Amino acid sequence: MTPAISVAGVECRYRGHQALTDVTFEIDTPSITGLLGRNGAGKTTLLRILAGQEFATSGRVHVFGAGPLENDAVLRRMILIREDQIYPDLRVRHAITAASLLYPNWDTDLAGTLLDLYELPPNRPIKKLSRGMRTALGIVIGLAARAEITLFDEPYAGLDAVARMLFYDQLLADYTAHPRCIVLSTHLIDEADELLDRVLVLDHGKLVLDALAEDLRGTATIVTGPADCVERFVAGRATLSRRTMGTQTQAVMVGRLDERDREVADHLRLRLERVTLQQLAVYAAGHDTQSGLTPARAS
Ligand SMILES: Nc1ncnc2c1ncn2[C@@H]1O[C@H](COP(=O)(O)OP(=O)(O)OP(=O)(O)O)[C@@H](O)[C@H]1O
Repeated sequence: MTPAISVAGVECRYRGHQALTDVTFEIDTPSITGLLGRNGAGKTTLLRILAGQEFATSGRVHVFGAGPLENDAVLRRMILIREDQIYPDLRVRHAITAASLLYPNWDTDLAGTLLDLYELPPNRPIKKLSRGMRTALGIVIGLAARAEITLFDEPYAGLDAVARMLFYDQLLADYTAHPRCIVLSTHLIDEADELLDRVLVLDHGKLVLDALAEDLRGTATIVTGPADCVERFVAGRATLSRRTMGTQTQAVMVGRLDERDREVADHLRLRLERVTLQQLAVYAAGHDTQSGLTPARAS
């Protein structure tokens, strides 16, 4: 089957600055993929290239088996919602009508429900919306378009915690009813953790982690306790970091724990805590070569 997104050896250079280097991955529908990475890692650049809004300097980008650049047949099947989305001088309802004409899977009922949920006044000019309301309008359009490939580039600007939770709930509910290929670039990894099937981490333009979220959860553990006991426990295993505070040491250890490990930890009076996806992404960005953390590519 042709993958929804196929990226091979993609590079993007801006006047001497290398924004993406040899990025290769594929995404099959349906899935919710988290695109993670620090500021300037290349997330927006990659999403813009996928959406046909930016040229790759080299490499191959296929969306539904074809190049997205100026390809209407492909572009109608995908939507990119950006944090800094710019709208023409329109009222809310005009933007909704324009989007409904553009996207073949548009769900008018969902758009209406979301407009009510986010309390967006249909007659208000978009330029008079608050920052959070403008963001919410992007979310309404991004979800109601129900595009086969839906790309959200940090769609959170100005959204309060309640509105963000609403977004996660609506995204998951609509995805469950209408599975499709969703890519969500985010810094708020822990908030989105439960949503994600797949994780891509960019660091300085390189893809340093490409894995199924399920495989990552539980693959690293924070071990805390007396320094000598921690050292005994982690001996011979890969560790990502170690910190000592007084008599206590905290080590981040890679690898799954079995029942026997837990008994030993208990015996040594060590505290074991799961490393969150957010922490793993940070470690992956800083330790891509030496940690042994970078798992095989998800397929
Ligand atoms: N049009 C451009 N001209 C020159 N450099 C650019 C351009 N667009 C992006 N860059 C550079 O490419 C790099 C990647 O930028 P990009 O916006 O893709 O990062 P990002 O991961 O989305 O960052 P953030 O999380 O801060 O939004 C940055 O160093 C940025 O300054």
